[in-house]
Amino acid sequence: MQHGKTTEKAFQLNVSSEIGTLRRLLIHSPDRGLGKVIPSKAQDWLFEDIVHLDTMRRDEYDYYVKILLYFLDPDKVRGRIAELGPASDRNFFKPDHPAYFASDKVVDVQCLLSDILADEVIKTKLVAAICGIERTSFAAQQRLQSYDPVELAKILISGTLPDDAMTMIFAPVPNFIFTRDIGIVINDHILLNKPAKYARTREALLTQYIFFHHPLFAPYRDNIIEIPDNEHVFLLADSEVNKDLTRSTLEGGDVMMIAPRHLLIGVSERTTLYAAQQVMRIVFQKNLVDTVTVIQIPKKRDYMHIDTIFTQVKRNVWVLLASLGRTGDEAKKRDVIHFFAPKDVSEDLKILQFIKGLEHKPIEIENLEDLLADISKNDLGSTEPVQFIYSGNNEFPFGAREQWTDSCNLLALKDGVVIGYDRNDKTLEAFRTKGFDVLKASELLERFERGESSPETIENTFIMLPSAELSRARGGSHCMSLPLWREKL
Ligand SMILES: NC(=O)NCCC[C@H](N)C(=O)O
Repeated sequence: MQHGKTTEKAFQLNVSSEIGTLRRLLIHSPDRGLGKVIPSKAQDWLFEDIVHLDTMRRDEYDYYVKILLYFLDPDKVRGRIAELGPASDRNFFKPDHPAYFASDKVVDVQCLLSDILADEVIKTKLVAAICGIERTSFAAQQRLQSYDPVELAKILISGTLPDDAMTMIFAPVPNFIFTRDIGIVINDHILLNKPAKYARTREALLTQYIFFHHPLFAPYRDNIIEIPDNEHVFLLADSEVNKDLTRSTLEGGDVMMIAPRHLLIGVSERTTLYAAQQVMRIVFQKNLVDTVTVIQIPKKRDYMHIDTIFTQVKRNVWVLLASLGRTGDEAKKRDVIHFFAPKDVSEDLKILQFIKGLEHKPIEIENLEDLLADISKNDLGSTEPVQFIYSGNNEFPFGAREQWTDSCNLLALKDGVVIGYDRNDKTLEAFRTKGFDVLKASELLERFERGESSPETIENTFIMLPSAELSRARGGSHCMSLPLWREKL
């Protein structure tokens, strides 16, 4: 029997901002594959360290799930918070357990995967495709075919068999917890990812199968956007390939549906200029937006995607890394060495805005703050002054330190209510200074339980998620979410 089988009824798919009240999203709870990351492979697998899986789950990610459920599907958790604490058996949080919360608002990709694997044809095709990219033996492929859909979903994600030896049949995909990067909803369309890094290839394949085969997405099958590679590149020697201009790689952290008719695309370590151009062509052709703004950021591990350097908090409030903005790092500017040292041009951020029909006349925008202020005022109709909160309160060296641990990577649950990591003290201080309540996730859940606050009434709040283990994986709460439906602003 399948547990946590997601309802077969098709559901609404629509995202037209980063801050409209969140109604449905895709997540993936840390699976057993994360516990298999070893020091020598951590960097290849895009982790910064090995993680302690049980702590990551009980003390950190489970709080993320409880907060999401309280906001999106409260009947699942209201009145049960005390029994769902870190000391519980965690069955409520295990997608393959009969006691799983099985929400159709907070949806784990693992459940969707096990649903589609119940179809023998899909199962055979997907197992063969994965065994192809993972170069497994024919015998291993046959063996995989024999597992039931729920177990097979776990194996395909974690790479580990459920035998006594917990045999690894192929590498894990530990970054699958960062569902943001597998796809992005653009109004009622979904743009699929083309990962830049080999470690994330299997995620893209699993996602492709889920979106094309799961009945929930059946009404949107014609709305799935995939971007092709440039065919000429197949004929060029590697030495002749300028990857940025010819290769299509794109990860969801670089795409933000920032306003109903405005899409932001980052060009970064992970997303190429060529991919950005392809997406722009397609979204204009399909009339999904009127404006595409391309933001080129330094190709650096620290920044990875644009959502690691800024996210939106409220219609008129943004959090960002000052060293890539107009304000710059004040402390650094006062330092005499930095003042006279040659400028590092790679640190430059470039912004070009394209308007549908006038693509040949892009507008250059000088800095990030100008772009974000323009979005607040002109796209989102904010009448309040636009405010910027800087990583590390823009104090040297905390801006860079806290950006590294995702101070700028926040998920808005509604306009002005965000969830992010608890470890970025200076950034949190800056939030307090701007008038935000800064609360631990556990404390907020207790307040909800006591009826002192509610997801409907709460305003201007930063919800702190414990993050000692999660931050070693180098992604924050924005990365750990793929919004499928947000209310229109
Ligand atoms: N949108 C994001 O910035 N996602 C974070 C991805 C972290 C993951 N370890 C990676 O390097 O791909």
